[in-house]
Amino acid sequence: MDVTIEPSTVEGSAPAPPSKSYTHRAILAGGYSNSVTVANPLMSADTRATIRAVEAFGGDVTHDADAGTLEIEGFDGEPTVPDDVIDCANSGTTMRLATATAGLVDGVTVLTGDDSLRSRPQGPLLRALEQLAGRAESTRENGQAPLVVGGPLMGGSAPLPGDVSSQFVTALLFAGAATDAGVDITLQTELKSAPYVDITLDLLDDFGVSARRTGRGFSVGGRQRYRRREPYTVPGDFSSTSYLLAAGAIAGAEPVTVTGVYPSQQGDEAIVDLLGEMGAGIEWDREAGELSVTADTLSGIEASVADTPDLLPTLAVLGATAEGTTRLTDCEHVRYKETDRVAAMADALSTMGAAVEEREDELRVDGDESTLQGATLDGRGDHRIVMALSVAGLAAEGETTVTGAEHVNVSFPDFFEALEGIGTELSRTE
Ligand SMILES: O=C(O)C1=C[C@@H](OP(=O)(O)O)[C@@H](O)[C@H](O)C1
Ligand SMILES: C=C(OP(=O)(O)O)C(=O)O
Repeated sequence: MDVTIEPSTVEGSAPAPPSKSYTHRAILAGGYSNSVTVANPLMSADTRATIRAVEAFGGDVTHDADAGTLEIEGFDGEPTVPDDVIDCANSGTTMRLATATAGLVDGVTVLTGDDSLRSRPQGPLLRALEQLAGRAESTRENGQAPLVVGGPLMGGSAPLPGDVSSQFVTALLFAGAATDAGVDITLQTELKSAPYVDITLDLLDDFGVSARRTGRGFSVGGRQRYRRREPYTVPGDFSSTSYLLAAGAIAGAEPVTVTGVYPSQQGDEAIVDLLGEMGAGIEWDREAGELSVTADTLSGIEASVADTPDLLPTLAVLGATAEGTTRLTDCEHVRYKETDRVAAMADALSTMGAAVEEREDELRVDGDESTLQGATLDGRGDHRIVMALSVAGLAAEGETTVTGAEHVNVSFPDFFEALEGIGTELSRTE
């Protein structure tokens, strides 16, 4: 599907979709437990991949659409050999979490994914699993999926680089709790995307599993049981919220309010302060879960995306509409996502007429030299590129068409309905 965005003004309110990161983890923790209810789950292509993985390992997941819940009967810490290959589709989180889970199985699991996922790095996780006495191979011996993983893992100590993906840490903490010996992770390089491990620790705690930071990494004790009696409720998603806030900040005729956004461990809450720093009017009623943004003249900022890689596309678009230069630093790991998002944003914004400079670890956008013109842009099969460029289209002169727009189903299936709901004029072409 292609979506064509007309320059529009926006106003009104939209609910935040549920957090993708919390939903993945809640589904997996439900799988590791005996039985749990997850309320307000995100139902998207990526979280369905995690549901498939939990079912492949012997769990059972029922979606009650009327109640808005998932009823999960788990495999209670003892995953069984899957009947078939696990297809993780486009979801990095699913592949990393399922790979470590496969290490607990007394047998062999094969994992694969789509073209994008089969080009993303898995090598450090494979080496860590081997270190913990599992079998872990890339069929092409290039550190990428398809993967062949065998267990059962004993547990023990695993060195891990911190600058490729925090999901390796998350995966080892989840699985480590179900090993005999537990797992101690020693980080060899500084941890990027660190708040995502905070989300993991938060959720593990809510399922009765204790894991902790250590001086040089993280540690989880073995033989722990995942248990939760009351339903687990997923909070609203701040990465998804960032597109709605950016739309309000650059094209708001009146305030745009996002509802259902409460404080949690999501690092992407940083978008609130960053928008304020750029000069947008921003008010967050944390108790009511309501976050309002009012458009104003924006100024460029310097921001590290070390902790917040998923905000890079949103911030790049904001920078292209701001006065002065926006520097987005520490962004090398943003190149290992569904696509190389640093290059993708540099290319697309340049096509629209923005002055962009791409460096290995930094993206610079000179707003003073940028007048966005509508164009036809490749969404690169990447949900966040599609959503960010759609927001850029609001502020461009003339129409902007984004191709492959259906990929929003990965994290924010109702994105275009939300954008229309706040006043965006758009059309869809199949
Ligand atoms: O654990 C998670 O839920 C995620 C971690 C981050 O990835 P990396 O840790 O690979 O940077 C983030 O980009 C991704 O969207 C979701
Ligand atoms: C990178 C992302 O997710 P994942 O790593 O799970 O594919 C994302 O949602 O931006």
